[in-house]
Amino acid sequence: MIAVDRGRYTCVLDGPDTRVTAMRARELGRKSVVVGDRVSLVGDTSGAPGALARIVRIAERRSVLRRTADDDETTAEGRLERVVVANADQLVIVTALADPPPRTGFVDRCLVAAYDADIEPLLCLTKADLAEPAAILDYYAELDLPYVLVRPDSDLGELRERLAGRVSVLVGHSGVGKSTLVNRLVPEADRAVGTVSAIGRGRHTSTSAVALPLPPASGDTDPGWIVDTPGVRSFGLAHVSAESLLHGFPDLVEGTVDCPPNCEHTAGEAECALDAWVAAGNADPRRLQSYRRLLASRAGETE
Ligand SMILES: Nc1nc2c(ncn2[C@@H]2O[C@H](COP(=O)(O)OP(=O)(O)OP(=O)(O)O)[C@@H](O)[C@H]2O)c(=O)[nH]1
Ligand SMILES: [Zn+2]
Repeated sequence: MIAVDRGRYTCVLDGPDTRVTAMRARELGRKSVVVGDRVSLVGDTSGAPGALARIVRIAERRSVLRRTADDDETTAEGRLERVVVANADQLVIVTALADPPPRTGFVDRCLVAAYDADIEPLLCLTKADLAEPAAILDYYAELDLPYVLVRPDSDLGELRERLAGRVSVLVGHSGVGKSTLVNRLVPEADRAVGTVSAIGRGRHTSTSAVALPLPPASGDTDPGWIVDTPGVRSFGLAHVSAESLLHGFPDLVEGTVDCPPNCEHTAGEAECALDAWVAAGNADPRRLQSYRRLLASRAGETE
């Protein structure tokens, strides 16, 4: 399933590129169908105009990228855990090097979400014509975080290579150049660039994810798919346990071996070993700060 709009699901058949519109069959019960799901269809699967098939089964998911929708923390609804994309292989974190400047807090959140979903992260640094990547690369120096640089005139060969044969989810803040990048990768996608106003956003624009097939590459390598996520402006992590949160910070893991049992690693833990570990120069203090900020935001405190 590659897109959903008001209860109508667009599915692509295996083999020939046929697009079929479908609705949920009653037997699915309350199970939700999300972009990336592999589904079984019955009924009219011809793809002809007006034809409507039914989704009767969702295959077991290989990976599940989740977020807690924390756009409204005051209601139970707002803290609902939602599946963003099923069966993704890679999370492409799109960050501009300038205009707007990189927000490592956002990247750190994305990394936690990626490790939690067990999918690989890729840092995609846009606007490399405006600033150097040294500072942000230094911040992630301890992580084996793959990255690509993108500028308006750069050839996207390296990025396409990293996207080939897999399903990659693109996330990024407004203005980082994600739509520009999607349009360059998939010219026929025609995603709106820099036109969405702050007010119009959310209410009138589609906020659900959509999967786009990358254009055929030379040879018969599978070029892969990208999933654009216009509605994902943050990754609420309330559903991630404190232990899993640490997986987003592999550079800090070793520092916790000397912690007392059940240490929560928060700033309030007098005996947390992370402070000494960082003070001894084993990790970047900003990484510990970021980790603790995420711990605190999970606990419901504001960032
Ligand atoms: N200098 C420079 N500008 C860029 C680059 N990529 C995108 N831009 C500009 O940055 C602005 C924002 O680009 P968008 O593609 O709309 O950014 P977005 O991340 O999709 O943001 P929303 O549309 O708000 O979701 C536009 O004016 C682009 O022309 C780049 O590599 N270098
Ligand atoms: Zn600790």
